[in-house]
Amino acid sequence: MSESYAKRAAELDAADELASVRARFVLDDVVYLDGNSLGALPRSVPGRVEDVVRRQWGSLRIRSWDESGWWTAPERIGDRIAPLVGAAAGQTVVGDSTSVNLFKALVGAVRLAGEGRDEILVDATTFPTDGYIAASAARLTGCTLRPVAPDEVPGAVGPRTAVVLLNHVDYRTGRLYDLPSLTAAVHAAGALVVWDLCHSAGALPVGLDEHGVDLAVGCTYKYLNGGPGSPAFLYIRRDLQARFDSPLPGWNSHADPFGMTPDFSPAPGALRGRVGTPDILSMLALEAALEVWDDVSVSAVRAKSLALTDFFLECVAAYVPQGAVESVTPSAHADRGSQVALRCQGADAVMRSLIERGVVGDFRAPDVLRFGFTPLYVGFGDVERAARVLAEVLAGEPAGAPV
Ligand SMILES: Cc1ncc(COP(=O)(O)O)c(C=O)c1O
Ligand SMILES: Nc1c(O)cccc1C(=O)C[C@H](N)C(=O)O
Repeated sequence: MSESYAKRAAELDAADELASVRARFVLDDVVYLDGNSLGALPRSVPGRVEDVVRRQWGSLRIRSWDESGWWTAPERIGDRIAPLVGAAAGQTVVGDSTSVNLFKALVGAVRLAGEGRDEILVDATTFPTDGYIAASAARLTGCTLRPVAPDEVPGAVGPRTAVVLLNHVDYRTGRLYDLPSLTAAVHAAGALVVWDLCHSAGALPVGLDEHGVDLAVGCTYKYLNGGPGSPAFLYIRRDLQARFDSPLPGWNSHADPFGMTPDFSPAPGALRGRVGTPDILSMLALEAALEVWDDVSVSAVRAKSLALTDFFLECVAAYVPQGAVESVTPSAHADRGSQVALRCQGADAVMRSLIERGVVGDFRAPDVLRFGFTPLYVGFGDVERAARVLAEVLAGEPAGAPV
């Protein structure tokens, strides 16, 4: 049976228009299905980091703030990410962690919402950091915090709601939420929406401008392959920028940073989303990593992502005995991100065995095996092998035995 799926995989790989992009990454024989946690290393990064450290820092030193474009890196790299999330230039800045940007966006949104709106709605199934930050933002702004399942947001959002914080793709199940309709529902109630794009940026079309999203944040170390701890991005819709009042106004958010004045006067545009000195080494590693996208469209990535996850589900259904795993990822394309999450007994130990056999996904408590598919470097042969090794592990077969 596995021969026919292996043959299909080879045909799909041969027809894959993104197949050559894999060579832009440093990879080995491992099937790497954890790019939804930490993207693989693009080949363009080590040489760039070497240049930034040795020449820009080592030789040019302080001159690099101007001559090497260090000072303007947050907005320049923000503009490089912007088209990947459907944003025109001038609305995205890079810097700080996702958590810090969530704080800026949420408190900024409450301030934008104004008088009489004293409630924050937060995705009840959210990635934990979003929930913690939302709770703190609520305490600081005197708002009440109400956790709501994303599907229930249209019925829950009301005249007191200031802002709704939603995850575009659920980190555990891989469920994709309908950003256009949820954004419209929040706007119909006169509230603002903040989207967390950690699991969608670089994996699927987002359409921030098209759908009138107010604010968005996302990390760059997953599908954007920026490296461990690479800085996050913050999107502030153009027409909100003049009124965006950051809760973290640092000297880098100031209209005249080198004026060194005691009074704060915010920089124009999205620049006011900056805070302090940018983390240049990480930021310029990210800039090099983004070169991978120079001739790659997000729509091609999305088409391949759906084909990969479809094929994985098909191979799992064929190889794994019925009932041994249960997919918690929606089967409808419209509801699926770029990962497949399978529930199974002893998932933690199963994942450890998979990793020992060269198939790297991750485990999320209490019982989920997570497999992330990064179309830039994952192929259909990888998918078939991952499903075959999963079946071996679940059958308790020794490593290397045929299915
Ligand atoms: C949805 C989501 N939000 C936020 C984060 C993390 O935020 P930070 O970059 O601050 O660690 C993650 C992953 O770590 C995530 O999956
Ligand atoms: N950011 C991470 C880290 O610093 C260490 C380990 C994992 C991560 C992650 O990104 C986890 C990830 N957001 C998740 O979806 O579970």
